[in-house]
Amino acid sequence: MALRAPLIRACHQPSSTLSFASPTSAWSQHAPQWRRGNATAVPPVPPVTQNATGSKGPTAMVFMNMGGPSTTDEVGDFLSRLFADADLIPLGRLQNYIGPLIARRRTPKIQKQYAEIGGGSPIRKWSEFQAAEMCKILDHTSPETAPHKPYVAFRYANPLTEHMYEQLLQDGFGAGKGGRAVAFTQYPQYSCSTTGSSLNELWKWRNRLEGKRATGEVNPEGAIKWSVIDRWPVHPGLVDAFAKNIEETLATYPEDRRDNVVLLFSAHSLPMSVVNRGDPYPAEVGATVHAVMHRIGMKHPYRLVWQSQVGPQPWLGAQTVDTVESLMKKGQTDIILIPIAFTSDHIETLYELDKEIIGETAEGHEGVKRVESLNGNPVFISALADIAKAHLESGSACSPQMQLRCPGCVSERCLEQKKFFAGQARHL
Ligand SMILES: C=CC1=C(C)c2cc3[nH]c(cc4nc(cc5[nH]c(cc1n2)c(C)c5CCC(=O)O)C(CCC(=O)O)=C4C)c(C)c3C=C
Ligand code: FES
Ligand SMILES: [Fe+2]
Repeated sequence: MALRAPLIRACHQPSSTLSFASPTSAWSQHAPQWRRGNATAVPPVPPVTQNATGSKGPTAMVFMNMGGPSTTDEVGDFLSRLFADADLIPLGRLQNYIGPLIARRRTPKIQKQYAEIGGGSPIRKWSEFQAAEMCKILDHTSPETAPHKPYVAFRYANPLTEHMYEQLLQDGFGAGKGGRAVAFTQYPQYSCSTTGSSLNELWKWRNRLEGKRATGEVNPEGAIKWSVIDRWPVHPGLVDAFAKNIEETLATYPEDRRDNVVLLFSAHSLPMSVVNRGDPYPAEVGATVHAVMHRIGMKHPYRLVWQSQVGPQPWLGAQTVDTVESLMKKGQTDIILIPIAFTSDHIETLYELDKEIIGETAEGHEGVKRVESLNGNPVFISALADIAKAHLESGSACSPQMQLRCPGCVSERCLEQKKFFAGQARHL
């Protein structure tokens, strides 16, 4: 069956030239509502000249994510990097041998999937849009740290972490007194396989590219001062953005069916070995789900289920596709799928949920639907700006939670990375 959902929905779409609607209007329309309860007045936007340098500016805002291949030709390189990542898929001493083999074997299958969702992942376009829009809002709300300069650092696709770092240095960060950069994970819930891996990579390139300064041998004052926004699973703006999307989808059902719609929150699964190591992700995803349900009044039956497991080892369940099948067998065919652990569209939403589950498993059942991903949603982008502003004001280098390793962690990389980022507090 043909792909059901449009690949990029029209409403909050970035243009190819990155010329955007005024961030001021996005901010004043959407940002304050979840912080001000039901008040209707729009708070004044501080009258600052955009890009004026505040006493603590400029500030680099670095959006970290896994990335995805923008074209089918990039799938091979994307998978090679992914299977080379021992923080995601530990293959021991054979990593450099087995990793490329598995990547090569999977490439044709995954290329086909990307071809079917329009030829590539939209994540780069969305990440660049979200970062740029958030920085425009921050220039107004946090003039002291302005101007805020948007950067994107992907783990497995362009722009890679090392390219972002080179760009930072070219742009003058790391000169003079070093300057300030914030690593802002775009995974709302922390997993060592996602945010942890991106931070390990950032720490590695920091040591390589800032060389002797980074180790303190030469002018350590001149090194970039880093801090990390490492998780934001229950931020009220994030919760509100999800809740509004669910309410919009609920409104598409006839009134007499609406209360009985089952809400299925779907997140990328984890291998049980990672769960049992003590990874914080399952609990944090659960926290997001609970907060969203609370926000929409706990009026619907719901479950948190898990998708996209790869390979033969045991993964956290129940699986999304099995749950949809089981519900449909019991006669429940009004189901809303809510991707809850990723903020932009990607292969798991556009291929696995839209094509495989809604288009094939639930073919002919118009009551099985998916909520829109957050993508360019202004409520979401205002939430990002609010999270960043609170972080910049806090003076903390990372959350206290990030400093604690998983009970089962044996990774030297995690140990050193956490020591480094937590230690940055003394510079802020
Ligand atoms: C919160 C999101 C994600 C978690 C947690 C996560 C863990 C995780 N993933 C793998 C293995 C693979 N993931 C792959 C693709 C992929 N993963 C996520 C998100 C999370 N992964 C996304 C959004 C994507 C798709 C990217 C896009 O569409 O742009 C792949 C590659 C695809 C494939 O070969 O099937 C693999 C492999 C593991 C092992 C893991 C936890 C340890
Ligand atoms: S694996 Fe979680 S801290 Fe190292
Ligand atoms: Fe994954």
